[in-house]
Amino acid sequence: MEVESTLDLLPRRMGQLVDRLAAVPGREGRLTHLELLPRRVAATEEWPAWAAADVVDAFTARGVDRPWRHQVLAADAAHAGRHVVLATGTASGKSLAYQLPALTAIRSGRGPRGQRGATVLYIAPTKALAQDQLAGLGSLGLDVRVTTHDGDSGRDQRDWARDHAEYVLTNPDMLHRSLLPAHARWSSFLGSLTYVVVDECHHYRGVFGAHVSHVLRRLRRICAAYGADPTFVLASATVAEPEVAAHRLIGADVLAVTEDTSPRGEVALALWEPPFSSGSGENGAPVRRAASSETADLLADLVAEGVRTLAFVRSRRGAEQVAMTAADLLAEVDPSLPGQVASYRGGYLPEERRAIEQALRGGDLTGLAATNALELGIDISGLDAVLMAGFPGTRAALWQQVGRAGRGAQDALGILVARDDPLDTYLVTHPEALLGRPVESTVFDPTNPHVLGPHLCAAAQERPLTEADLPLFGSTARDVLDALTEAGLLRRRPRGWFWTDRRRACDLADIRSTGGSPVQLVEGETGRVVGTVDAASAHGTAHEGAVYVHRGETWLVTSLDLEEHVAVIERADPDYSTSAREITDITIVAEREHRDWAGCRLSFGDVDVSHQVVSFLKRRQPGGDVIGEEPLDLPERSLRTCAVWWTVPEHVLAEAGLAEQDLPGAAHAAEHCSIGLLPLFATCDRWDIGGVSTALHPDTGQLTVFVYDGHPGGAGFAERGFRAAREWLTATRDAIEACACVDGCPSCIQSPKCGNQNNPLDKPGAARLLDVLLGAPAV
Ligand SMILES: Nc1ncnc2c1ncn2[C@@H]1O[C@H](COP(=O)(O)OP(=O)(O)OP(=O)(O)O)[C@@H](O)[C@H]1O
Repeated sequence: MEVESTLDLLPRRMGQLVDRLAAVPGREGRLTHLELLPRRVAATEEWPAWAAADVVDAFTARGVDRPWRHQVLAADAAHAGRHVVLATGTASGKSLAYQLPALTAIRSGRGPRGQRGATVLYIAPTKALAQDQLAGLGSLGLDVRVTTHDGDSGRDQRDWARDHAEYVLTNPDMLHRSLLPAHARWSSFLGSLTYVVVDECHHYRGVFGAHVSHVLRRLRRICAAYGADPTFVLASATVAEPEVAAHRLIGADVLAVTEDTSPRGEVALALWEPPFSSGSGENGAPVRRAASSETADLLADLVAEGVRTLAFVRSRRGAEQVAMTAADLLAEVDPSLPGQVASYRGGYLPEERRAIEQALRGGDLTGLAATNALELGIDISGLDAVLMAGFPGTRAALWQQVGRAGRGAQDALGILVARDDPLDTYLVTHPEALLGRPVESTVFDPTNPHVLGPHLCAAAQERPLTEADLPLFGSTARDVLDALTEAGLLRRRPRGWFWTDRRRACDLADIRSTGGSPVQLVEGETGRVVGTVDAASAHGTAHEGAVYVHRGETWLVTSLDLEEHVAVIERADPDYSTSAREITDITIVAEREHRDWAGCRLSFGDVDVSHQVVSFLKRRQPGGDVIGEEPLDLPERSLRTCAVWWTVPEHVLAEAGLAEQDLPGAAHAAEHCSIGLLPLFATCDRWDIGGVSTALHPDTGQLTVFVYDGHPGGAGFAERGFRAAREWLTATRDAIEACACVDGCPSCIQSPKCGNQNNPLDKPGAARLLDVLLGAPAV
């Protein structure tokens, strides 16, 4: 039985609840902002006249009396054959918006003896999500032949999908490796393809996004060869500039539906900053209390108040620790309470997931600490509050997590607890950066030749490429094709470009990896492959001695063999985390664009980066205190990629009164903090990008600070930094100035991956340098 939350009965309780949490003695100053987002009333419409009656009846039977306006707008557009992207909030019924035209097309396209007419392909970034869709479609009870097609499908299931299914649920990997290369066998399915649904499309970003964009273009090309021109419906709870991102993803114009007309209760979002702890970090810097410890306290308080709460914690170990600490704290209040809290990780069996969902719904469980694995694949509704131990990386992800609370018209509370790094600190002290603006654009670059090349090969193997195909693959396609032909991978004949190799061309592109063979993580004891790490990040995350968190589970790397591309790992429970440090050199290959800024110059272009991981730090967990550093013996690597860089001429520095001896520390500190903040403007992780700063760079002859994409050919992040440079570097300067420390700390200018032990760093110098760059008068 569903238990009504007592909070539903008490309007505006959420704001008061936050006030009570913040008023606990000793917590002064931790609540940095409270934002109340007003209630929203639903706007509904009639069912579209074209919708099949039995499909409408199936939705009505499931409790949907009338569709919301945004659902009808999107469904109408799709039905009329327009590509559409639906960018409305979590639980805004996006599934109905595409299922209505899709199921209608299938039902009305059937032949007289039930033969397959129209077909639909649904693409999700994970298998779990496709399984959830399968369950959702099944619960409609309609006569539609639906199945999943993924790595777990057996031979019979695959054959049935190909020959009989009308609605196939898959992922980009299967499309790339199985469905497209074997298109001849799928010709009847592809030739009838009417809709392609791209769900959770904000997942396709960075290098992965670029890969998926080419997989979708290959799909469009092959469908056209079989006479089909499917309509794409893309969906995402939160994606900025949706029509731009969707256009880049499928290579065609897309209509955006963005106004959410589903009902919503009041949402309170609190920003919370843990205090400085008594410990100290590198170079004696002050450090803040760990976000997970603070989250455990808040979880205990909320559970004690009967508030159904979900806490998102980065690692499984962290989630377990938060649940355990909260339970211990609750035991001091009331011995019956600890049983109300549990932890949850990814990888549970469906029955285990359902049991937890049920316990939360039924009120046997009030608090759950979970890893982000929960974000996709478990349906927990009826929560009152969500705690986030650390910013989940993007504003889009933050709203998605907050959206877990208060589904439907219930009121909801979200609390973001800052981690001790520049981005989190900036956000909790600059709420306008989080609240007053749209979510970040999904950044990726389909023109990256390292990504495009293998897909052109795959496309040529699927069907020879012709001149007419080239516009679909973007402005760089011709050059890349010529290079592939010259390298002997493709052969030009009168009828087009052919793949003449015996290998499978699709094997050239590993769409989840970012260049080079990925390193396999192998469990030493069993030989089981637990996962893979991109070649680019293996040195930094899978070196000997690294503590590696994979899907929330903690592992220790016992050895890394770069020749064999294998890291041997074992399950472990160390009380520390690790972070690698690397040293980097950079040379400019070509400047593509530049802007002049008050005597300074901001550039974007191609660079060669050589870098070497030299050691790793061990940090006690929880807490984050540095407990040791160990050297590593790894080879230097080089990378041709894209960078944004800025230079300040000597006379400008002199006029601003910046002393020569302060320049290296000032540039270094500005670089660190800007890397920490770029994820606010580009949908990247601080580990996707790197930086180099120098008081005198040989290629520019001036003080230069570079921020580069850590992926071969670039991933679009540096370019985004160039386009948003003024906002980005202003935020960087503000973050440095606003930080309460004296000489620099992890919240502003110290970086966990610095190869120079965070030396030298000059906090006031960095602020002055950025002032000069941004054209502010010197003090
Ligand atoms: N017009 C409607 N009126 C009432 N309920 C609806 C309506 N449309 C959808 N729902 C219900 O809202 C819930 C959320 O729908 P759905 O899961 O499709 O949302 P979503 O936007 O895909 O969510 P998520 O962002 O979690 O993927 C479902 O229980 C669905 O049945």
